[in-house]
Amino acid sequence: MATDPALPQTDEEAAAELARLAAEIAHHNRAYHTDDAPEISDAAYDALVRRNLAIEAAFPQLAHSDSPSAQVGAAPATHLAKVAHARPMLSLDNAFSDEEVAEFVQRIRRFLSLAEDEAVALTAEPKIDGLSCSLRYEDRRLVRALTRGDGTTGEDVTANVATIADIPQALPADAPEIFEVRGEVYMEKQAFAELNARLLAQAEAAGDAAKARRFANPRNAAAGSLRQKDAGVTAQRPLRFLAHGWGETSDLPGATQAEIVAKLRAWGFPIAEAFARFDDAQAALDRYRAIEAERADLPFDIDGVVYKIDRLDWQARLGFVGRAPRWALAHKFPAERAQTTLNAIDIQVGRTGKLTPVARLEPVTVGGVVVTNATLHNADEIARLGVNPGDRVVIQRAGDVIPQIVENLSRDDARAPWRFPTHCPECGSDAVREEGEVDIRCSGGLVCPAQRTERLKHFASRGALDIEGLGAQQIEDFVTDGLLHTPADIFRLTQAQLLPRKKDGKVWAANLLRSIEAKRAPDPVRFLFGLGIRHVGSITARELLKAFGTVQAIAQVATRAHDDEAARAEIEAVEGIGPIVTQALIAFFAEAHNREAWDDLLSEVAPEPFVQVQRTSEVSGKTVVFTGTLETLSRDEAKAQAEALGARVSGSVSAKTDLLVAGAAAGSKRKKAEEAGVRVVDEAGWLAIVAAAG
Ligand SMILES: NC(=O)c1ccc[n+]([C@@H]2O[C@H](COP(=O)([O-])OP(=O)(O)OC[C@H]3O[C@@H](n4cnc5c(N)ncnc54)[C@H](O)[C@@H]3O)[C@@H](O)[C@H]2O)c1
Ligand SMILES: [Zn+2]
Repeated sequence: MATDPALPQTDEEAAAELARLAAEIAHHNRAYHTDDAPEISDAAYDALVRRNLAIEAAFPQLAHSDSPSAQVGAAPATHLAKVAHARPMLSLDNAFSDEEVAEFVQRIRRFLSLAEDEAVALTAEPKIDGLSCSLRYEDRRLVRALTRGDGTTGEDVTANVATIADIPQALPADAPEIFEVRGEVYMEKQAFAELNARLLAQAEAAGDAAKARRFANPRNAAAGSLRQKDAGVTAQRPLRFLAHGWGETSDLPGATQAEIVAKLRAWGFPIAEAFARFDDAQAALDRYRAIEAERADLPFDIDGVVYKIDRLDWQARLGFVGRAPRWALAHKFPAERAQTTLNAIDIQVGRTGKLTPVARLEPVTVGGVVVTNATLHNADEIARLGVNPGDRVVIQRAGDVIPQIVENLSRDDARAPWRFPTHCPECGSDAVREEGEVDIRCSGGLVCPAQRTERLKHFASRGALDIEGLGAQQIEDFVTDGLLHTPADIFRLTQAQLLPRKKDGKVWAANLLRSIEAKRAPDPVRFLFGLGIRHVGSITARELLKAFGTVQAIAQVATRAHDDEAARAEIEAVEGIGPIVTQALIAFFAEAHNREAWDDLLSEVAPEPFVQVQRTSEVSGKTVVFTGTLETLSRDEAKAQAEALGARVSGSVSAKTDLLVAGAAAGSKRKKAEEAGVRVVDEAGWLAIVAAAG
């Protein structure tokens, strides 16, 4: 955990921060309690509250009576009737460690001046993540149900509560005349997931999926469902109830917490199964660990364990301080960690072919958010944790980071380790791990659906085939609509496929097909680079072509190199190429899926043989202009010759022109060149320059 920032130094600083915190906490209280729509995680909220407490402890003179640390919940919502509580409904003090629990018991011992050998019995039970509700029975009939509200005034939810089957409408004859039962209204995790799915489906049916109201977690779903103006809506929400206490009573049918809870159970109220009474704090802490371990498997969310002093006469003497009773304590689970079951390990294939293992978890709420997946990063991480599906794991969620597995509680090194798949789950190609790398990658670059879009974009891009009009968005659309799977498909696009895609798309389709046709005999360097073979950039592609001449020759030698040391050595001998590039080439051509796509592609296109451009000539690096009619050369051929000699070819004469090649009937350009003092040669002169090049 990050260490807290330093406390303010001066009264002014402290007062300013307290004011800021009060406003911020009030805002989040409203969002959470009144609107059932929290904007930050519980952990982030709790951090604000703790910061407020720490500053108040350091500057006690600044603590106001209306400080957030003295308040419960938030003001009741306006759409429900407000009713005062007969007894205030309070919150609970929190503990986050065993030491804090021990301090709690010590404080009680001191307060009650207990002898050292006097035992302090405690009850322990899960702290259900719902909303508290007070049920008032008069003459053993349910007459009113109130939410906690701000602790003093609650919201009347009597009609809503009548729809909850867990809540008895009447008490048996042995119940006192007046009795307020207090407990949590909650929603089970499964029901919460179904409710959210239903709300989304309804919004979709109404054509407004974007505005679908969905709840952040089961607690908010329960609160939002109970606090409905129309109880008919509440009736459709599967709410449950667990009793854990009481408010005003005309009589108390027992002398301990455990006795009254037993009565509540006998009267028909659901009580948490894990509820129990313990003779000392150590035994209660053991129960805390047991409850924590089964947390993810409970049908409902809990965020801690509540301890209460069992003896009611002691509870009465201890009373209340601030917003919470002195005789009870909420021992919270670490806010950002939880235990759950690893159901499966799935492999996701990234857009560049990286295989990432993802942990599928039994859903568990951590810091107010339901977590169902965690990242496992890579094969090393799986080995480090020694995880297998079925294991109990501890997950951690910090801020907006993807949840992680931090510990494997079922670790057993005698077991066979989980085996990373040897093939890509998307396309079945070999999954390979390069030497010295942690990542495992799909080698089916040309065929893998996960990589398809990126590969095709790369193939058509500026630095590769440079197909005009076939941009990133175009490719995305074509892939989505199933027109493109592999690069060869680009050359099979038809007018019939393209025309319906655009209104008045005739010109567009014709232009696109023309620019595709223009690349049927691509430059071999661009072509090889465009295949997206790992580690084969355009410089490497050029070196390979310089050495082997054609892309077909490269494919042949790489294929042979799979089990021929001599062929491997031949590749490694190429300038600038080491074992990593060699291995990548071999893996690419060894993958049968790629071979198929390669053969298919070469049935559509015929890359040119490599032409060595770096011959030295007197025109290398110079700018050449051709004009007039050449007798023995086409203009294109002359241009290619110049480029092969490393010259730039320009269309017009300027101060930068070094040489003008003037054919028959040369006109104004020749004149201009002569005036500018540019060297001028005729066709024969040009051929002599070409012949002289080394
Ligand atoms: N994310 C946000 O913006 C935001 C804002 C406000 C509050 N919160 C969250 O709400 C909680 C604070 O609210 P709070 O003041 O109600 O405190 P609390 O919910 O932590 O504890 C008090 C409540 O626990 C309930 N409870 C559950 N099981 C119980 C049991 N077995 N025995 C007794 N009581 C039991 C009672 O209803 C009681 O009122 C924190 O978890 C906080 O993170 C979050
Ligand atoms: Zn794949």
